[in-house]
Order: sequence, then C-alpha cells, then structure tokens
Amino acid sequence: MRQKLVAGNWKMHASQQMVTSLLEKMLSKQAPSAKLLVFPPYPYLSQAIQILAESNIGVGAQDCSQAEDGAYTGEVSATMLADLGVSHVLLGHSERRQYHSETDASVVEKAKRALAAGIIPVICVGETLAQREAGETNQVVSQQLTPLVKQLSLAQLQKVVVAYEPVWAIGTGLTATPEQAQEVHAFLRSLVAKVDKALAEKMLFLYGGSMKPDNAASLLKMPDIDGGLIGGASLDADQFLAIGKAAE
Ligand SMILES: O=C(CO)COP(=O)(O)O
Repeated sequence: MRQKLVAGNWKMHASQQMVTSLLEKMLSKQAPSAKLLVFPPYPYLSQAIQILAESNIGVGAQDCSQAEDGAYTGEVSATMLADLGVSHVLLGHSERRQYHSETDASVVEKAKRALAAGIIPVICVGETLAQREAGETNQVVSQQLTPLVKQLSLAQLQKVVVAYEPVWAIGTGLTATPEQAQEVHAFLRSLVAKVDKALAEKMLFLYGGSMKPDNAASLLKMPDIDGGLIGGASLDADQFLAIGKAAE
C-alpha cells in the first residue's frame, strides 16, 4: 500500500504574513491521513519549517542547484536546503523547463545533489498540448524520466517521487480526466518496472494540473495516482486540506 502524498507548490506567491496565516490555518484544522507537504519560495523556507516544526507537514524547496557549492551567484545548493531542514525538492517543473532552460540532464544532476544531501527529489514530467495532440505524450514523458531511471542507482531511485503534470493543465483550469492521467501514470510506472518491478510498485506518482477539491477524489481513486501536486488550490488552507481529505 502506497501512502498518498498531497503537496502544495506555492510557486512565486508568498509574504511573511501570508505564510503565517496560511500555515496556522492549516494547523488549526484536523489533519488528513495523507502526508502533506508545502513548497514555499526560498526566502520563506525557514519560517515555514519553524511554524510546522511540531506537525507532520513537511517542507520542500522549488529547485536546487546542480553544483555543490562555489561561485554560482543566485543559486541555492541542496546542502543548504538540508541544513535548513528541507525534506523534499521539486525538480524539472515545466515552468523551470520553459523559463529557466531546465533540461533532463540538469534534472538528473540536481537529483543526485539532492539525494546526496538526504533530500527527496520530486521530479516533474509532462507534455504540452501540441505534444498530446500529436500523440507524443508517452514519448515525451519517457524522454523526461528515462535518464533518471538509467543514471540513478536502485537505492537512489527508491527515494524519488515523480509528478506527472501535463503542461496544458497547469493553471488553466483544464484537468486531465482521471482516465487520461491514469494511463500516463501506469505508463510511467511501467518504465520503472523495466528496471525493478518491486521498486515500481512502491514509487509514488503524483498528478498535478488544476487539481481542486471538486476533481481531486476522482483522480486520486485511480490505481496509479498516489497523490497530487497542487498549485493554485494549495494557497487556500481549506481547499488544500479538502484535497488532502480526498486522498484518504
Ligand atoms: O504546476 C502545478 C503544481 O506544480 C499545478 O498548478 P495548478 O494546480 O495551479 O494548475
């Protein structure tokens, strides 16, 4: 049995006041049995870690550097994130692929850095609308995931979480149907199964892309959808917790 994971990617939305009010509101309500994680922007990681210290809500970062340390102005290393108490890091989000030249190769390097620092990488994959319409979905997600499966050891892969986020569903209000998402999740799991069947059965595959309280349950009941990576709805405590409940 895979424990469901519901993660909130806050993207570039936060202020000190918002972090306190959002997280305190979350803590004041009954926690769902699904594991919850939040991914605030870098400057608010410490604040979130402090507020959530006594809770079982984890804190992740939205990216990390490919380098260990050195003269890389503006970069944040996985070691620094671990030093703060960060448990997870998002890698290869489509917004980083689109606006910051993230590549499959850099995602592998970053994943290795994260794992070496004891941080769990949450690797994002997904096709654009044009790629889906051209029937290229499986090819695209395979190209994105395969380098990781090939270049990480089994011990490393065991710690990886994968998020399938169709680019056309992110922030658009369009959601993959449960069947569309299930099909891709099962395909991604089969890619890992080629290397190790037992590992593939244990690995978590999250769905992301306009997941909201009203569509979460139908997505989360699919056999290969192990949780959600939530953007917009994670900025509202009630909506985020409602998705967490839908994962129970
Ligand atoms: O990109 C996402 C999470 O990483 C999804 O964002 P939305 O839930 O706002 O579509």
